[in-house]
Amino acid sequence: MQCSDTTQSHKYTRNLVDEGNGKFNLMLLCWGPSHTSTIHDHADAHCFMKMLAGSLQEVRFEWPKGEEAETEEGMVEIDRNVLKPNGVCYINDSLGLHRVENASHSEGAVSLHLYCPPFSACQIFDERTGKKMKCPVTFWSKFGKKVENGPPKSAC
Ligand SMILES: N[C@@H](CS(=O)O)C(=O)O
Ligand SMILES: [Fe+2]
Repeated sequence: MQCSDTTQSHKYTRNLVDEGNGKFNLMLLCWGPSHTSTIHDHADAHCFMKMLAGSLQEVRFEWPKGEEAETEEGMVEIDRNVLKPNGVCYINDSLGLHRVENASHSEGAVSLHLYCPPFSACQIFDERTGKKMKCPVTFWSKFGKKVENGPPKSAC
């Protein structure tokens, strides 16, 4: 498992819209067909999400048990929700972990995310083993301008 790969063609983009004077991050996530996030936490932040276009599936998981947290059984799924346009969703670390998927092979999707407080790294988890890794989260664009020279897309 690694934070990012070199092509990242399977990854959604994170586009920062507002920094809320340092109190929150508001961003648009753009998902291509079949794009999916890796199972991740939300760095002790509140995460509010609203679908603006297309449809996404959210799959929730329990935190892996124990300090080492490597299991032979793999991570335990606890819930599954389909988000349609205007649908909303909330998660924080006490509610578990999640992965978000664009199940469509032909349609893109756009979701609006509010994170409070803002965070610049989160943990990602291997579904088979529960092994976790801290990864930076990055932006494809900020305030309508593409971020140059940075990693092209997010890790999570
Ligand atoms: N929390 C993820 C998006 S999602 O899959 O919920 C992120 O900020 O990149
Ligand atoms: Fe998330």
